[in-house]
Amino acid sequence: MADPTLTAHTLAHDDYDRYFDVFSDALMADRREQLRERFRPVFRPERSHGVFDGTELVGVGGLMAPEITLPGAVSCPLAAVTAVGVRPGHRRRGVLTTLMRAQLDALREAATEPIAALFASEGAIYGRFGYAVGSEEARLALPRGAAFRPTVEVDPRPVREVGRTEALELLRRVHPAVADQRIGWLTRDEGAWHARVLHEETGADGTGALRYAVHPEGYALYRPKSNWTARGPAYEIHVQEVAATTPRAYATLWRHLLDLDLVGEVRWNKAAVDEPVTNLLADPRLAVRDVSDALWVRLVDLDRALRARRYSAPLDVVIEVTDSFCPWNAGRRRLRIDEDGVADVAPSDASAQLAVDTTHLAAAYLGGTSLSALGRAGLVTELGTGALRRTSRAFAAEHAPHCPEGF
Ligand SMILES: CC(=O)SCCNC(=O)CCNC(=O)[C@H](O)C(C)(C)COP(=O)(O)OP(=O)(O)OC[C@H]1O[C@@H](n2cnc3c(N)ncnc32)[C@H](O)[C@@H]1OP(=O)(O)O
Repeated sequence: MADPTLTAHTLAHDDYDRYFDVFSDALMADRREQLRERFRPVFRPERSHGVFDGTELVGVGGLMAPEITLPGAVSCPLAAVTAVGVRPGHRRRGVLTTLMRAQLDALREAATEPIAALFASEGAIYGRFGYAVGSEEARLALPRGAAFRPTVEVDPRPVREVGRTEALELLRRVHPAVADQRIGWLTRDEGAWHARVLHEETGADGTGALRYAVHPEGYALYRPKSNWTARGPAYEIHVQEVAATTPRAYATLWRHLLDLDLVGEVRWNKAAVDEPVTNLLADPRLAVRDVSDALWVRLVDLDRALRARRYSAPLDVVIEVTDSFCPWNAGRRRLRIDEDGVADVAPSDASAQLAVDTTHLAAAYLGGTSLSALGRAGLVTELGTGALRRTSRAFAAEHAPHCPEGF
C-alpha cells in the first residue's frame, strides 16, 4: 500500500536536471555530468513522471515511444519504460508503486501503446506490476580465430573500418531493414541513435571508443578493451551490435571480428539466445553462452496487444484472464486466429478452456517462453482438453525474441 502523502504527475521541460539528479542518486551513478548531457536531448517531460513527497521530487520514471517488431514481423508502438529510480531514504513506502500506477493509467488513457517493456535492474521488482520476462539475452564469448564450418561463405569484399560520419549513412539504412524482421528490435530516431548507441565516451568498464566495421550489407559496432599479458596481447572485443541484411554479410562481419589482431576474445553481452554465429562455428562448443532476462513485457491493453502480433497456427479458444494491477484486462474472451495468423478478440460467456494471468501471457507474447512450459510450471491452467497445446503452438514465434540495446 503506497503512502497516501505521495503524489505523481508528469514533469515540465525545466525539471530535467532534478529528474536526472534523482535517477543518478538512485543508481549511485558516476560520470554524472557526461551522462546528464547525453540524455538531455531525449528527455520528454510529458512522458516522464515524478513522484513527490510534498514538493520534494523523490521518484522518477520515463517513457520512450519506439516501435517494436512483434512475431510475424509486424510493428507496434511500444511504451519503453526507462530511467526509473527512487531516492535512497524514500524507499519501500510505495514510491515506485505510485509511479507504476501513474504510468499504466496514463498509457491506458492515451491508448497509443498496447504494450510496455523495460530492462529491469533487479529481477524481483517488476513482476508485481504485471511485467514478465518476454525475451532473454546471451552473454556470448568466442575465442579469437574460431573457425567457421567449411561450407560457410564469407564475402571476399573486405569489411572496412570507417569513421563515424561515413558509417552513419549505412547504419541508418541497414538498421531499419534488420529491425523490421527481428522480433524485439526497436526503431530508432536520431535521439535514440545518439543516446543509446553512438555515444563516443569511453565505456565505464575500460573499453575504448566505438569502432565501426562496415560491409555494403551490414555493420558491426564494437569497443576494444586493451589487455597486455606476459604471453602477449589478449584484448577483448566488446560487440555493441551486429546487423546484416544477408547471411553472407553477417558471416563476413563476424569473420572480421574474430580475426582482429591483438585479440584474445570477442564478447557480445546482448546477443540473441539463438545468435546465428554459433551455428557458423566448426566447433560450436567454442561459443560460451550465459543467458539472462532481457526485455520485461507488460500487456497494457490486452485485447489490442493480442490483435497486434501474428500467430503461428489457427486457433479458437476461450481464455479466462486475471490482472490485479490493471483490472481492465481481466475477464473472459474468445481468441480466434485465422489461417494467416491474424487474431480477433471478443468478450465471451462460453466456458473457459484456459485460465491465465496477463503476467504469464506477457511472458509468452514475444514467443520467448512457451505457454506449455508455463503450464508445466502450473502458471497456466488447462480447463479444456488440448487447449494448452493448441494455444502454445499458436503463440510460438519464428525465432527467439531479442533486443540488442539497453534503455
Ligand atoms: C526500468 C528501469 O529503469 S530499472 C531501474 C530501477 N531502478 C533501480 O534499480 C535503482 C535503485 N532502486 C530504486 O530506485 C528503488 O529501490 C526501486 C525503484 C527499485 C523500488 O522503489 P520503492 O519505492 O522502494 O518501491 P515500492 O516501495 O513501491 O515497492 C513496491 C514493492 O516492491 C518491493 N520491491 C521494491 N524494490 C525491490 C527490490 N529491489 N527487490 C525486491 N523487492 C522490491 C517492495 O518490497 C514492495 O513490496 P510489498 O508491496 O510487498 O511491500
